[in-house]
Amino acid sequence: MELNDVTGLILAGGRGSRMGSVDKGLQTFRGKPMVKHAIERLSPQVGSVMINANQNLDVYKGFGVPVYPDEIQGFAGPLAGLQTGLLHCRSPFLVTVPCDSPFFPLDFVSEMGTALLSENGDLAVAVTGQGEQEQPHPVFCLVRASLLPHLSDFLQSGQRKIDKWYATLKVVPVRFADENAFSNINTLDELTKWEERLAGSQ
Ligand SMILES: Nc1nc2c(ncn2[C@@H]2O[C@H](COP(=O)(O)OP(=O)(O)OP(=O)(O)O)[C@@H](O)[C@H]2O)c(=O)[nH]1
Repeated sequence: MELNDVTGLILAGGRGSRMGSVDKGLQTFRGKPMVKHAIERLSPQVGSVMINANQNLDVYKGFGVPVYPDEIQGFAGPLAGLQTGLLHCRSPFLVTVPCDSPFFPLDFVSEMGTALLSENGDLAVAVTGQGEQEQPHPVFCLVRASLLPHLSDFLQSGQRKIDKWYATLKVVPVRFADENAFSNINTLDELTKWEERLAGSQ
């Protein structure tokens, strides 16, 4: 899979209610907004990057990449963000990362792409852990852009659950060894803990 075959979508369209009054993607983590961490990690891995956000659009536009709000109003969940990304995607594949996970691997897209193509799947999803500890990370996915009509039909029927949509597809799980690679930061408390932990490890 070539770099230009993949568009990167940063999902920042949630309410972020657990983070409190500050928009989660705009919350400062280790000296810069969380969405900037995502842009910097994702940009070298894809042909172009865009942001999906539903609040503070002008602030998000200041990061220099296109910003698109959900087509479906009313915080319909991450699938609404994925649909928006697919509507604006001009490449055969779209990869998504959430705005609140600043540790995802620098070879994330290439690993996902290799697995998706070798298994000829519809969608690849990141997985960590083994056995009972196995954990999928559904908002870290690589999807064929041709799935847009299928997703729009699913949303049009009133369904919203990401797992239910995945159950209609040939999903390729892609295992990553680092258990923390897809850790996300939902609260100010978690943010402080990660900052302290990382400061202590340097
Ligand atoms: N476009 C879009 N993305 C969403 C929506 N809800 C959640 N997301 C995204 O999906 C990912 C996981 O979201 P969560 O952390 O579960 O939810 P959140 O709304 O961000 O935060 P909480 O309100 O604290 O649960 C994040 O990248 C969110 O930005 C939505 O309604 N629309």
